[in-house]
Amino acid sequence: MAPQAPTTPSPPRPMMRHSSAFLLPSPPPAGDGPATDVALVVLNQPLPRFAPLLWSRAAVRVCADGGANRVFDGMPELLPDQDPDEVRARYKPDVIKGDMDSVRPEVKEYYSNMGTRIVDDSHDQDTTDLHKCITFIVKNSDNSNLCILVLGAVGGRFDHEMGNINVLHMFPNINIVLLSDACLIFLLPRTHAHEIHIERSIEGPHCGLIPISMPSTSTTTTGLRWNLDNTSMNYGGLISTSNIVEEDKVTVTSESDLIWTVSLQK
Ligand SMILES: Nc1ncnc2c1ncn2[C@@H]1O[C@H](COP(=O)(O)OP(=O)(O)OP(=O)(O)O)[C@@H](O)[C@H]1O
Ligand SMILES: Cc1ncc(C[n+]2csc(CCO)c2C)c(N)n1
Repeated sequence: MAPQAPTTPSPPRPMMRHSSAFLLPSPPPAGDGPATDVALVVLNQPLPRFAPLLWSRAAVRVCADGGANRVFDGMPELLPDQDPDEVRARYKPDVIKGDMDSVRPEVKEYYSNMGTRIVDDSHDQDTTDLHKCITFIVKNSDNSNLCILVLGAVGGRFDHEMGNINVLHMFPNINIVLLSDACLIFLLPRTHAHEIHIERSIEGPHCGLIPISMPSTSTTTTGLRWNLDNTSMNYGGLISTSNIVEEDKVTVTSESDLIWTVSLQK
């Protein structure tokens, strides 16, 4: 048999660390690293129960079109012991942006009178309101330590859900986390090795690793019940759903971009 050409080992990839500590009732004190700038995007879906907590942690709050109705109606519902008018006045979005076909006129006027910036993008019918909001946040940030949390991204219409996941692939270098009451979702770009710190008091045990954008010829993991060892994944073959987190730290390296999802506890 002819000798095989030696395969060139792929260069070591830089490590990207992920943590969901932003969901902890009192997050651990910031370490030595630079502080994270949290931006919140509220979509047109029922507000997750932790919306008030994340609102208080965000430096900028943007409503995607009808997301403003959800803040207007939903924050008082999530805080039933407080006066609804006071709650509404306290949770004022910085920006409402989108094609403005879903925000109710009285909601737009209420926030506009309070100083919220209203950005009408109705001329653009080719990008989703979430895409428009992420573009806005990215343009107005230095992006060095930006984390964008998106509320209400799954649990609704499947076309919207796929559009929301597509936005992760459009901004692979921006840390964007899609959230619902049931799970969180983020992209693991193939350019990095990934270390995912599991906050076991709030997340897991169910998780998934999904090659949505293209098949993955090789993925390797640690910390899961069913780890992958240079395993290929594709639709029509194996994708990793209903997996279980076994350790406080999960590591993933892959030849393709993957979606990571983990359940959130009720
Ligand atoms: N049912 C849903 N499931 C998941 N995400 C949603 C859903 N509805 C809206 N969104 C998200 O919220 C954003 C704003 O929603 P909104 O209803 O204002 O959008 P829209 O463009 O008017 O939608 P439509 O396709 O119904 O015209 C959307 O861009 C999408 O990201
Ligand atoms: C091929 C194609 N499919 C769907 C749309 C419609 N669309 C996509 S994003 C958007 C804005 C939603 O606020 C709308 C209407 C399009 N333009 N092109």
